[in-house]
Amino acid sequence: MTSNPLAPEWLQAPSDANALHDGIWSSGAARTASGELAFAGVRASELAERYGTPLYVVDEQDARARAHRIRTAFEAAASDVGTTAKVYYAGKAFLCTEVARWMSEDGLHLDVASGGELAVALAAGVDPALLGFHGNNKSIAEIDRAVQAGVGAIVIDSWIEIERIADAAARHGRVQAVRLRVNSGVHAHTHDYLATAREDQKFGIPLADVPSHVDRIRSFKSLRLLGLHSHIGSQIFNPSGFAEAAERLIAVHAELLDGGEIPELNLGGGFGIAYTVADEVAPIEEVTRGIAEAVARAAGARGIPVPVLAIEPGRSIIGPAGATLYEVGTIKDVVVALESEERTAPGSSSTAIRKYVSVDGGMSDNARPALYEADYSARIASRTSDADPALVRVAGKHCESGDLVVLAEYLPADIAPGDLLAVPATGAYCFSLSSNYNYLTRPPVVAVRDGEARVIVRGETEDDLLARDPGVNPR
Ligand SMILES: Cc1ncc(COP(=O)(O)O)c(C=O)c1O
Ligand SMILES: N[C@@H](CCCC[NH3+])C(=O)O
Repeated sequence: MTSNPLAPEWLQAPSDANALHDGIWSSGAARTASGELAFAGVRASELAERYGTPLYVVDEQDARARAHRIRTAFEAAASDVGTTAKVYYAGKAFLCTEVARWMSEDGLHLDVASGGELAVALAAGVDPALLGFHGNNKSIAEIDRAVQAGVGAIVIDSWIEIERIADAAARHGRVQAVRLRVNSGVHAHTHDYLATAREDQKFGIPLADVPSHVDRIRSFKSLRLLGLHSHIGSQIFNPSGFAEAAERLIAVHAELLDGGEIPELNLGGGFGIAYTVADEVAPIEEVTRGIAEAVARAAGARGIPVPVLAIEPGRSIIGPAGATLYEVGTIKDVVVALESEERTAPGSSSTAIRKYVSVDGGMSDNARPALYEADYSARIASRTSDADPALVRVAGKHCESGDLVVLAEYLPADIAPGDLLAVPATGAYCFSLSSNYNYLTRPPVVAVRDGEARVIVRGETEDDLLARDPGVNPR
């Protein structure tokens, strides 16, 4: 079987288009004896029958194990450089009370980025002292709620916010611990929209302006500076950016120590995961060790103590634990004219076929391909097949030509309407970026564990959508 010239370079026609590649699927995903895909022992067909499709499936043990692994790895790395560590789970990746509890039970802190995420964390019973509160435009009401709840750290992202938080803390008779988000200027190797430390973007305070902001923070009795914060971006594979950010932040941190203590340094999240065979992920132990050692080196060079270290991973904990199940609806072979450089050999065909496989969800349950041209992979979940692999593009059902779920994948050529299709690594930034575009209802999220499935976020119904329309529901 030769590769289709429309396939991206990294995607070769596989010898077995049913195989589950290591590292892309959750640890509990496996084919049953009959060839069907099962998640933590729950068959795809059973999940689809009970809950419908599309369906988000989260492997609980996998998510818990990743949280545990990152926390223990970072703690060990910190201990080896003579300090301690805090790991915040970044709730923006995917949050509900159940997931908040999984993280808390393993001893992780939790990072929230809006009043809504804060409400979920508090409803889950997470100790407010373990919460970090982010956002470049927190409302005064959100700040007030966070301070009143006793949130452990608020991350300041602008000059204006300093006084707002100080006032809220004074009103509630508290001393609020704060971090200052710094734009380190480190250009992370990732999609432009996922890089958060380039100069021309909205997050953080430029390095040169950090001293004036810290002076201002220190001028308020109701604020306590916990430390500097940096988050260079998301889905990053090259760890050198974290080390560079650590070096730049420690340089400022060291200067600021003259004016008072700064106990911590938070280097954010952003660790990349594998969505396709092209993504090579370094073991998290290596990445966290690299971060701790970079901080220790920079601190050592300046003769200052290594601060308490914090990180905020989201995707690397929950992303690989999730998958989305869809049902295939329609299929279309589209003849595509090839550019001359796409032709494989002189005299070869000037066209190629791309099979469009449309499923019953799309950009409303996974906006990432439309937002970032993010690559995903897929497998037929309801069966295996011996048919030759064919290049497919998995499309959604929305009124947008950019509504794509998987840009390119080889699947058995006999893929047919009614097949269940599973897309792995959808645990992060899929549910949390979901929408009701075209008035599709948001799918439920089910957690699977030890052969059992249970709903951890209810799916929406059309009644939920209509309930918001005063023409239908005047109240
Ligand atoms: C401030 C901050 N911390 C943590 C994260 C989590 O990033 P990731 O899910 O890539 O680990 C993000 C998202 O990019 C973020 O903006
Ligand atoms: N939403 C982005 C990452 C999060 C950015 C948050 N700072 C993604 O899906 O990859």
